[in-house]
Amino acid sequence: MELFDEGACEVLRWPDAEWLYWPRFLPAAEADAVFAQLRDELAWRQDELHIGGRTIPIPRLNAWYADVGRGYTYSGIRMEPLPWTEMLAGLRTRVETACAARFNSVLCNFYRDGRDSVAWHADDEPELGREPQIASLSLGAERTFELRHRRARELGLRTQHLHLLGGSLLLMRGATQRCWLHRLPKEPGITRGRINLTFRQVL
Ligand SMILES: O=C(O)CCC(=O)C(=O)O
Ligand SMILES: [Fe+2]
Repeated sequence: MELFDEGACEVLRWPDAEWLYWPRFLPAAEADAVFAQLRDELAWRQDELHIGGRTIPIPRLNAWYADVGRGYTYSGIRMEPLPWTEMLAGLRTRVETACAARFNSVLCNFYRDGRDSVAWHADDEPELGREPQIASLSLGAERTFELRHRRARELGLRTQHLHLLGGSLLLMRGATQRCWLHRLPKEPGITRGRINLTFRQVL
């Protein structure tokens, strides 16, 4: 018996990458309700970067939930995980089923409006393993997600733009984290918030 229908999946293949995208992983009404509940109940914190004696708040809020004993260091910030909420645990199960993968942690990002962002990076920390699968569930405002091959110029590859809908799921796998960078650029016209959950398996 199907407990839920996670909708159709598109497979996007590029050199050194495989991305699976479910535009309607959560039905629209459910995605809005999940957004509101996570916004209100997660333990959002404002992390800071320390660069050359200066303290800079990062342009988004974060929260980190994981199985017991799964600490994580992210851009030099040590995150001690919180125990799964009921809603996050339920979403994890559904994401695991769709992706046929296991995840023991989730990094939550809250972009309050289009002025919040995440800079070019790869999720390539050694504790994620050589070819991590990262499942990214988006809620709230639609935002543009960009991916750029590290050797884009040499390979003649353009930056790829994905328009991540509220309620969508994107799975990045294969060599993606080793060979590509990704970011969420600022989009100053956007006034709605967006929450993104990145499910990961910390080894
Ligand atoms: O918000 C997003 O879609 C991307 C977040 C991200 O790249 C990350 O948390 O590592
Ligand atoms: Fe990332």
